[in-house]
Amino acid sequence: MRMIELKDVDVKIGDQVILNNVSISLKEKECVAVIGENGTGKSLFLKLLAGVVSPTKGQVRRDIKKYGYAPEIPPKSLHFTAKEYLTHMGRIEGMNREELENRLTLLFKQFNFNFHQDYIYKLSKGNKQKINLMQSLLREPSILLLDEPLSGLDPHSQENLLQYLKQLKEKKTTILFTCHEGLLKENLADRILLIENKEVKEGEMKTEKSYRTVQFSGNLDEISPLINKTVDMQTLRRLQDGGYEVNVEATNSDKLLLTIINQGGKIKFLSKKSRI
Ligand SMILES: Nc1ncnc2c1ncn2[C@@H]1O[C@H](COP(=O)(O)OP(=O)(O)OP(=O)(O)O)[C@@H](O)[C@H]1O
Repeated sequence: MRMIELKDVDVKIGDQVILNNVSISLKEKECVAVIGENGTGKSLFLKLLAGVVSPTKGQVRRDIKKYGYAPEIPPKSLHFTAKEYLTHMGRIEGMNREELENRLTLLFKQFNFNFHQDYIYKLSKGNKQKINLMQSLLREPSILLLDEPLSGLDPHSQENLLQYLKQLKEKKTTILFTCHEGLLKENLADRILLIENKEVKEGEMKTEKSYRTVQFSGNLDEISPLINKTVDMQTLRRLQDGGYEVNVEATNSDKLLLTIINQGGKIKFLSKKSRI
């Protein structure tokens, strides 16, 4: 199901066109990394999807009940405590007191956040970012728009967020994020949108291949015709003990092992996955 559809959309700031003729759609359950150099319009694109800015041309069609949006710059100098702020945001979203209490207890635990009675302006950058993220998750959104969500978070909190987003992805939340670090792009995204020259284009998913080394013994004449479909035979080398060693793409290693065993060979060594 399509959740958001943009058709021939332009966004201008003043008289400057920042995004030009954008036509894309986002489907349910997609996890999308928005990439591009500084100043290309990633934040603006997220604001457009969140409805925070309007297109100057074209159409935006939305079929979403619950949005979550965490902007790039978290709340800065608010004279609210973290809990007051989040309660206020939840009320604006139409949540009742009990719902909010339960949700906040869960989110504070999830984000390992112990500063709910502290004034936001006194908090560190990372803790402000946690408030920003919790705000976007208040209503269990069906689409989550996160602008640089790792910014300010320590490595442990970054990993914690990654694992939480993976859980949300499994629960079918559509997630769209910008992120200069590779952590989320490499571990979460199944689609990439590249912003370049004012256009939003489909980007390439880089899937780095991983390999395993297999050492085996057996009759090579019988085994090799069968294994050369799964491995690059040029990597095959003879070992001093009379056995053989070959490198295989990790996704094909089970097939190779089975072939060797079925042909009466013996597996002597199997390496862990590595990128060679
Ligand atoms: N309020 C504003 N007034 C004027 N220009 C703006 C404003 N907000 C954004 N822009 C311009 O719009 C362009 C896109 O900005 P945006 O923040 O979306 O880029 P970005 O790709 O998110 O950059 P970064 O990777 O540095 O966060 C930039 O050239 C920026 O200067």
